[in-house]
Amino acid sequence: MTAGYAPATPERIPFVLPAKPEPIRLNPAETALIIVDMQNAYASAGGYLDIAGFDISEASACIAGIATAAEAARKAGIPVLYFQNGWDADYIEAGGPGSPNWHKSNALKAMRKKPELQGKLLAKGGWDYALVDALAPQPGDIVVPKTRYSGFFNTNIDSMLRARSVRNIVFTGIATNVCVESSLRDAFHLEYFGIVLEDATHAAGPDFAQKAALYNIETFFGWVSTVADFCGAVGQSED
Ligand SMILES: C/C(=C/NC(N)=O)C(=O)O
Repeated sequence: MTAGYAPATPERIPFVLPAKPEPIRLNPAETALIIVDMQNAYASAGGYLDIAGFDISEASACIAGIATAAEAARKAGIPVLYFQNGWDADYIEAGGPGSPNWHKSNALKAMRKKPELQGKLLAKGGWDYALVDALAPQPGDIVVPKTRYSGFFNTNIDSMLRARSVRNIVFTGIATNVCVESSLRDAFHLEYFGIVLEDATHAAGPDFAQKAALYNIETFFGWVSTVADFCGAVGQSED
């Protein structure tokens, strides 16, 4: 008798992740870690957020937290995916005046205000668009480009995750209140369980923006945990 076809979800020991509002039990074989937009634009001095006047002083702590969480995930065989936000060098993908993105994107607004920045902010191929050196993707990691705040809009992320039997997504990255929250909300509506590691995120805006995003996530859309708790819990599942 032939073995026949069986969908491949490897047997793995689940782990319990301490989280707010309550701990959540995760099967590592059904979990992925997503690093949202850790590009020079969002995390480096001289990048878009910095130029646009947002405080990025916490970005280096966020980078360190993400590096630690990603290493623990890779060690546990949890896929690591990156979102990378931006547009072609001519900004066709950004949309013109018929797109709300053209009106709301602070990067596009900054370039309209200071034409010398044109072609520099979030343009594919440029320094601002590049992922920060400290979080360079490792072999096996997946990079998903995106053109709007949510990584689930007009990208292949859902297929990438479903092909790997992923049901739970651990989110990290910048900005908590924009692309992280937008992606986590869309993931929620696609029936993924979303968790954010608060100390591996940073908001664009005042401290209340970080607090509000975490409140929304913890209360309505998912769970909030920390890098140390993720690393400790994921260690429980290692064979
Ligand atoms: C403000 C902003 C946030 N992006 C993000 N990655 O959360 C933007 O892209 O303009």
